[in-house]
Amino acid sequence: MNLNIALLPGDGVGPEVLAQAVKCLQAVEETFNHQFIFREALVGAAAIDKKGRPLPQSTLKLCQEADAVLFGAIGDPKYDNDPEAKVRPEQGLLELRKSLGLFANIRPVLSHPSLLGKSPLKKEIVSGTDFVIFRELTGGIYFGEKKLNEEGTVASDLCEYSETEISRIAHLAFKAAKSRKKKVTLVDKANVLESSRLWRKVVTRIGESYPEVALDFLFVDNAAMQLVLNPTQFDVILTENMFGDILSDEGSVIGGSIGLLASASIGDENALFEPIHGSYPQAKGKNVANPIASILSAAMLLEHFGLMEEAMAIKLAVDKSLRKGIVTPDIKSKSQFGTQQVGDYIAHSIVDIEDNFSVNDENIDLGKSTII
Ligand SMILES: NC(=O)c1ccc[n+]([C@@H]2O[C@H](COP(=O)([O-])OP(=O)(O)OC[C@H]3O[C@@H](n4cnc5c(N)ncnc54)[C@H](O)[C@@H]3O)[C@@H](O)[C@H]2O)c1
Ligand SMILES: CC(C)[C@H](C(=O)O)[C@@H](O)C(=O)O
Ligand SMILES: [Mg+2]
Repeated sequence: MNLNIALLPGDGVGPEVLAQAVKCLQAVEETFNHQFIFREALVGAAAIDKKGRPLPQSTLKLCQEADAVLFGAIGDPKYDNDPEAKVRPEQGLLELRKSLGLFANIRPVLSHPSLLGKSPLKKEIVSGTDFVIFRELTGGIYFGEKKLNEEGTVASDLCEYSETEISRIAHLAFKAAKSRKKKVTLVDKANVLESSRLWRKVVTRIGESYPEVALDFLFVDNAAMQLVLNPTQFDVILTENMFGDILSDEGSVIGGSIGLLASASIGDENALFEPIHGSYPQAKGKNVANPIASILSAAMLLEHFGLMEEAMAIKLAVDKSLRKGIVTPDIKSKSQFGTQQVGDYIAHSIVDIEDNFSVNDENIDLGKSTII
């Protein structure tokens, strides 16, 4: 298959982790005889520094013309620590999501068998966790009207949702549940928020056309607790933009590190793949950031194009690195392996495909499908 992939390394550890994902895609290209063309562009603080804007027009154009986008991370402390900043790296990512129509952000959460002891949660609690968060990505409080009065003393952000915005992601969530454990949990705050009551109404109605899928509801405060008390109860969590952002970082604790969690952002015409973590500025240039979230995002990219065997080769190679302890310090504190060494090991394991498939003979659970 020929694929044009736009690469947006961004800031902090973004370029380092993205480089490992590219290595893995190149290993897939070589092993399975595909042709991937990579083109790179600026985004975030790096783009503000060079072009004065977090999403230059040339970057957006490259993404619109590509088959898919692979995103690193954005964000820089110089903006985080300046509430008066007129322009912010994060605007680049938000504008990109909106412009590409990426309304569904799919974030799988898995407790890997060889990492059970890594979570601060008890093994008995996290063992067998395999759920996926369907986070609405282009609506809600992130995109509602923002106001600050002239004195700078009162501010507001509007949380607005339309039926259309809710129903298009709800359909994706129900379809995913059909090929998984057949359960959708809508997380909202319908006891307080009008927008959440609309979510409940629309999702309940849509649920009726998926009779094989059970639908239940949780208030977000309770969901935050249930996630760490009893994560195996979940299959597909469907939720709005901000709740999904918060719950997915919380969910990463189950797996052992946020450096493991990948995501796919899907729209009707475009798709972008990115780790859920940020630019982790403290680690920039230190070769310590975990590249696995970025590498697994590349696997999700391949799945998106139906390259299931290729995606499986990446997942098996990741699995092998975890089992053999070829991991970054977030997984094993005294590890002598860095971002690049882990990336090299995984990429080499992909090429060494026979070896990978023998690992699979041991019946490792690599998670249920997130493909819709
Ligand atoms: N999608 C994105 O690009 C994205 C996501 C979240 C935050 N951000 C931005 O990133 C900057 C830093 O934000 P933050 O510190 O709140 O979140 P962060 O995700 O960058 O880091 C939080 C903590 O998670 C851990 N971590 C993150 N990535 C890791 C990795 N690859 N390997 C190992 N450990 C990792 C580290 O302990 C780190 O201190 C901010 O500017 C923020 O706006 C961007
Ligand atoms: C950087 C920020 C805009 C972004 C979000 O809140 O969506 C990030 O936290 C994420 O999870 O992708
Ligand atoms: Mg986030």
